[in-house]
Amino acid sequence: MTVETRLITESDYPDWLRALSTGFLRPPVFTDEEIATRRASMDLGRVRGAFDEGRCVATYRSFAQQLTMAGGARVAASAVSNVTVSPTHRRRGLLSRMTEAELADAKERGESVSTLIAAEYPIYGRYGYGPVTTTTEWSVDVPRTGLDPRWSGPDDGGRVDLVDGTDVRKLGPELHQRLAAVQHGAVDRDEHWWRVNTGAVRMPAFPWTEPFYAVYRSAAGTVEGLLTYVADDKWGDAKQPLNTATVRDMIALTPAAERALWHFVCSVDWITTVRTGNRAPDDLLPHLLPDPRAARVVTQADFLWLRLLDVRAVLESRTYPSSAHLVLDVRDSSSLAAGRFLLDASPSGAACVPSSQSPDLTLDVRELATLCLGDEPASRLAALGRIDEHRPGAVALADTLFRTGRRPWCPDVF
Ligand SMILES: CC(=O)SCCNC(=O)CCNC(=O)[C@H](O)C(C)(C)COP(=O)(O)OP(=O)(O)OC[C@H]1O[C@@H](n2cnc3c(N)ncnc32)[C@H](O)[C@@H]1OP(=O)(O)O
Repeated sequence: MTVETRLITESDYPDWLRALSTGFLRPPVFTDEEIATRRASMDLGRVRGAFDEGRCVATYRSFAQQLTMAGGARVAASAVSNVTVSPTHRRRGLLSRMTEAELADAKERGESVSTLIAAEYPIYGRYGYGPVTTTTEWSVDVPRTGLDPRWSGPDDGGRVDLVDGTDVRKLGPELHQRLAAVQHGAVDRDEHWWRVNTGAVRMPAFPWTEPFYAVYRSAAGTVEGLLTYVADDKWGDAKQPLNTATVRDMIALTPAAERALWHFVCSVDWITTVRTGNRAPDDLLPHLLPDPRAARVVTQADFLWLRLLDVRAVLESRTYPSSAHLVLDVRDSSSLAAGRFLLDASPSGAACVPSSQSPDLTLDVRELATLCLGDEPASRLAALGRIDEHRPGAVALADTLFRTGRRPWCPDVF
């Protein structure tokens, strides 16, 4: 009997949830309350499954998302998540079938891109996704930082205050929206995210530890930063504190907020190590410490992946540092986004139209995704043999056009 892949129905949902947990190696049992809570945040019109003799053996879902491009404009994205195939049904093409159906639907819905956070690097390139942001985590050896152990708050007239989850649900969404308006690579957070991540919604599958929340207010009284961290309870044999603070989330809208919140978490008594969690690779952190080497990179990896569905809409949605023309021949084995495009770029925006002119560059849609957020120079992709240059100087021009000053960053896992 063949395995059927399709959108799920209401009655499939508990079995779909069981299959999801199985694929992610989590205990596949749920209370009725948890099933209801999780169901409430899902649009079943975008939830797929594969069924073998009526039993769910694969899961896949998408939801509407906004992705920030360089310059601050946002493009409509279809965010893909909850992708699993049960170990009994792996490598029979179920992921490929669900991905092809979802990408066609996303294009039909008018979404310009598809986004995801890849569990493993080799999975998604074959479907036209390219990595577009980098995640960096540092481990800070606090005694080595050289920070003044007598630090007692910011010296810029601002202040740091501890708040609770209720406060965070009030002030967090606006802070994140202000960050996402200027940080290319950022995606939006919905109300459900804030409820789950402040403990207002709890699920037995994800045991909750109440974190500490600290906000930074500028001298003018404006909230410019929010730090969420947890601490362990570890002491050395010589009765010295060896506690680690692990940052769950940090939104800093200004360098002053970033400085104050990093200095704050490094100043908390008993904390000797700070794990930063997912940060931008050009986060200011190391250089806010007298000894930047006290911040050691422990993770540096690809994070957000992007699949272009509408090349024109994406290239027109960002700004460019200078004015120039480039003819791009875009290859796409699925033909969802293939074509030749004339990009007329400028600092205030761009026009991108289909073209029959001879191309300056030929590249796969995967490479164009990587290029268009600005984290990777065209010259590096060309050196890897992933971009073909037909007009001398075109790769150097693409370097100039696509690179951004600060690097793209996606603060959110989804
Ligand atoms: C956005 C997210 O949710 S990321 C989370 C992804 N999920 C997981 O990692 C959970 C554990 N893994 C799984 O559930 C499954 O192995 C999946 C979903 C990754 C793959 O599902 P499958 O149905 O086995 O994939 P499918 O059979 O369609 O494979 C298509 C191709 O990708 C390849 N492929 C699939 N998974 C992997 C992998 N993890 N590493 C390398 N290649 C892979 C297959 O070999 C196949 O290649 P081919 O076309 O050259 O033969």
